[in-house]
Amino acid sequence: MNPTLLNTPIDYLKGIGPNRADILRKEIGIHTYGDLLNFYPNRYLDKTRFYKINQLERNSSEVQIVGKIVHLRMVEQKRGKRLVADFIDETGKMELVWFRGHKWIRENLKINTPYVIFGKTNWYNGLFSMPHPEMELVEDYKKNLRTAMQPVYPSTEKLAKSGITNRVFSKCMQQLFLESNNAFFDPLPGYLREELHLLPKAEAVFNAHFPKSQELLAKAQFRLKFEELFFIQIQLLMKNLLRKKKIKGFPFEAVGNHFSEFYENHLPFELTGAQKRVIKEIRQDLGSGAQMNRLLQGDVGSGKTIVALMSVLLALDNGFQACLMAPTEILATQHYNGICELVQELGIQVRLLTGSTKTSERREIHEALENGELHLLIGTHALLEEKVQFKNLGLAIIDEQHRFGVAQRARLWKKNNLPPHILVMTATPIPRTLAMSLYGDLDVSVIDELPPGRKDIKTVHRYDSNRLKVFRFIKDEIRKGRQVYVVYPLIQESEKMDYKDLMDGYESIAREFPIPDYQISIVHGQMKPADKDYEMDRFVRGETQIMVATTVIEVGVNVPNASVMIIESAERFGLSQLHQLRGRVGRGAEQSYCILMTGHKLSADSKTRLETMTSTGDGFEIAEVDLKLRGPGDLMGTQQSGVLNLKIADIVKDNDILKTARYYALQLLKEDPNLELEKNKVVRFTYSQLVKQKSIWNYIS
Ligand SMILES: Nc1ncnc2c1ncn2[C@@H]1O[C@H](COP(=O)(O)OP(=O)(O)OP(=O)(O)O)[C@@H](O)[C@H]1O
Repeated sequence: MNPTLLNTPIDYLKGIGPNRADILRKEIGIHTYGDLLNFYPNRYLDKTRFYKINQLERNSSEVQIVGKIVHLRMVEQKRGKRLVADFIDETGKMELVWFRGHKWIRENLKINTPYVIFGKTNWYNGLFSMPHPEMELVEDYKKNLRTAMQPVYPSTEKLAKSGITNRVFSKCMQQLFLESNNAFFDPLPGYLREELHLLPKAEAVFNAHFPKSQELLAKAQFRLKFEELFFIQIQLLMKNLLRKKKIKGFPFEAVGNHFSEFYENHLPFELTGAQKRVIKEIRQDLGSGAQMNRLLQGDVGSGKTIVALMSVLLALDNGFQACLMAPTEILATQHYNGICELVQELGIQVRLLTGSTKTSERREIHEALENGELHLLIGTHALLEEKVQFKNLGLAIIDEQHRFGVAQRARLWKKNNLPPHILVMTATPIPRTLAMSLYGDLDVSVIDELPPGRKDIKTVHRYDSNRLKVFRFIKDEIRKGRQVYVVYPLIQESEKMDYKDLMDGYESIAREFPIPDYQISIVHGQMKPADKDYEMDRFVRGETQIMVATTVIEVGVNVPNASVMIIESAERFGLSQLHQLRGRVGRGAEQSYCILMTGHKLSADSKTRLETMTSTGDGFEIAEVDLKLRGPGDLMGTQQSGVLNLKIADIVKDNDILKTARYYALQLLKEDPNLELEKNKVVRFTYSQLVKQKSIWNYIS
């Protein structure tokens, strides 16, 4: 289909009209013909095969059978009436059942006449039955033309209520094919199509909607998925090339006093090999003259903070300011305290800016920032406010990236005329495949080594019925001088109930661990920031032994003396969250423990999550399982689920196609980095269209 037709608003399509168009736009983001064409079925009814009654299996999906009705009767039960037909073929008998529409069916059904029936079967009272079957007389069936496999489009309640049924979708698609006259613009270069034996675009699109056979469907899907992933890779790689070429950054050439002084005299420990390597990578970036855009991945507790600090020192040595942004007030405060302690003898001005910073202090900070007296500003989202203006921001560090949106990242860039160097730190390991697709434009550094002396965190799963034993264990640990976290889930939708669970839990812990022998802190989202800080502080200083909390402590909290993490209702947490929580212990030299508490009723997914947690401590391995269980959308948080906005490919399932696509995209750009050669002109055209549409571009810059 040519680009103009593809861009035609959906309102113009026969059978749609303004009301339906409105719903399509709002409900599933279909604005144009092209969008609709890219709306693919999520399954197909396979009507290529006919079953005999004796071939039916208890959990088969929809089946198609030829046979006839020999008897029709009404059955009355407490739950209501149903119409039942005995249906036979030469191999056996089954029942057809209707719960509604009896009159019409009785008047129209023909007894002892061959029918083709289609539907899902149930096993009921020793017989197979098919409720509300699709039926067609065999003589009509022979007359009508049909595609063997029928598309089933994803639906929502609103679509169904507005009459945009599967049949409507199918009809609209047919109409689209009619209007396009099967003339489709093919953006893939000919040599790729040949090398990979890809179907031509028109044939692929048609077969993805109306497959003529299973084989053609597979080929069509391969081709379309490949194309989709190929262009995403082209975009990411081009963006990377462009950035390296064009986006100038402040060159940090000097390694000056602050860095050397700190390295030689104030490092509190020997850096691990991985930390040294990563600092070197960052130094190279900062000195290159191009803007750094680096993702620093390191499993929980791997020591990212010191790397961040040393990067800050490089900025300072070159006469620039730096900022560090954390997702929560607790974390920002913790970074602030930790960093102040580390740099206290270096004469560096560091301030903290959060939502609860008083106005007068704010004013002071703004001033000191603008006149350059302030070297490092640590804080939360508050750093993004208009009023926060730097004299010369050279480096922005963002901790725990996926708590921040795209727009927020971009706002940091705008605080200078040249963009500052950006270092994004995350403790949620991102599986390689996903990192490749989401952050193809970021350089990635990985701290893949834990500081020496760390012991594996012993992780066990215990049922609620064993709580008393768990309490005894906690007492033993506290007796040894350790501290304990008890964490409760917090899920937005049921905040009230969660709050009640937390309070009930707190009370039972308070009964079991009474004052004055024990002191307990409690932290949850409904507390005032000052109260939270106070409670947190008591725990950090070791005045309380038990911290009862919701997931507010999930990221970054660093209390090395805490050695036990109890996670209540552990089945309600996602894997990466469990791993993050577990990472709050095992940060000192002591043996640490993580106890996952649950009831006896567990879903298959919950069991997998618990088993994964008890069997491995490797964040990357856990992230892979998580990705498989939840899909990339959930893993990255809703904000990013739409990032790639994939129409047909699935990053998890189509991993192999992704690799192939990346390989060919790389090959192409190696040979022709600007896509200038004649044979790559179409790729260039499509690429620039995509950039115009700002699909992934939007997110990255
Ligand atoms: N090379 C090292 N040797 C010994 N201890 C270290 C080393 N690097 C960091 N640490 C200590 O390990 C602990 C964890 O470090 P840090 O808080 O930087 O981890 P992190 O990577 O930020 O983890 P998280 O994402 O969980 O917050 C801190 O107590 C820190 O002082």
